[in-house]
Amino acid sequence: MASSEEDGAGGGGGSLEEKEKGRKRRLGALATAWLIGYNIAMTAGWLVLAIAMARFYMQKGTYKGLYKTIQKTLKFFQTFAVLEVVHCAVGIVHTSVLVTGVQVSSRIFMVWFITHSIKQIQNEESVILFLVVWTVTEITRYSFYTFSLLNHLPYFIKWARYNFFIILYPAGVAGELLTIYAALPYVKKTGIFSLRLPNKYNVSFDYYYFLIIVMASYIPLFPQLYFHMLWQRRKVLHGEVIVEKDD
Ligand SMILES: CCCCCCCCCCCCC/C=C/C(=O)SCCNC(=O)CCNC(=O)[C@H](O)C(C)(C)COP(=O)(O)OP(=O)(O)OC[C@H]1O[C@@H](n2cnc3c(N)ncnc32)[C@H](O)[C@@H]1OP(=O)(O)O
Repeated sequence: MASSEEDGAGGGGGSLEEKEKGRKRRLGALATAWLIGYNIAMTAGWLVLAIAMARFYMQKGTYKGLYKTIQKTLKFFQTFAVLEVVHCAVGIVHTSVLVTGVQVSSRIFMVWFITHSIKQIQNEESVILFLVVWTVTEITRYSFYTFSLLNHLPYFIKWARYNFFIILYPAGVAGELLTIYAALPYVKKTGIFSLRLPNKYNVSFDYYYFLIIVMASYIPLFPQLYFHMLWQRRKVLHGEVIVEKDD
């Protein structure tokens, strides 16, 4: 998270070192303000999504048609999460670009290249599964960041952030994998996003096999994300490995 570099010497001295410290402090305050705004917006977005899903289900008594109703909000807020990779890359959030990149890109891929593009699968139970899981996860995660930045973090949010994922992560992955699996026959039938030979570029691409590779890539990648979160959990909830923190 962005720090405010509060250890600077006071006074209005004009040495280069002091000016640099002042610059860093201003940047820290600006980054913190941006992150608070970003996290509040994301918490609100996912809360809107949760309310829309609950209302739909209570009014219609079915999940069929739910995706169509909430898709715009989902696409907007999940795509906006690309900024998380930018936050890591520019260093205002001290976390791995790679871990965040894998997490965000797999979500964007699910939203745009699977659920949005292959309409026939939008009413699958697995879509509802990952939608519910993502929504609970993100409300907890973004409210955790917001309250942390405001230095008023209720313990139950901290607890939820570092415990819910134990069940939600595998459940979300199951929802995603089952959704891709359900898409396979349609991808094969329609040839969507595939490039067949002959063509003027002399290149062929088969989206069907690409999806199989994506599904297989969960096997090495998911355990790494899961263990990363278990590691974070030990650090935050049990105070372990704090000495390894950078700075
Ligand atoms: C082209 C196709 C590609 C396809 C690729 C396919 C392969 C995919 C395989 C894997 C698939 C995964 C699918 C995912 C499914 C789901 O999401 S299911 C739902 C359940 N999900 C979760 O529970 C997600 C949990 N995972 C995470 O939260 C991520 O790993 C994370 C988003 C990358 C977060 O990790 P990390 O940032 O390291 O953890 P934190 O402890 O929360 O934060 C560390 C520090 O960073 C600060 N920070 C981070 N973000 C912010 C922010 N927005 N604002 C402010 N601060 C932030 C945080 O406060 C910590 O700071 P310190 O306290 O100073 O340490």
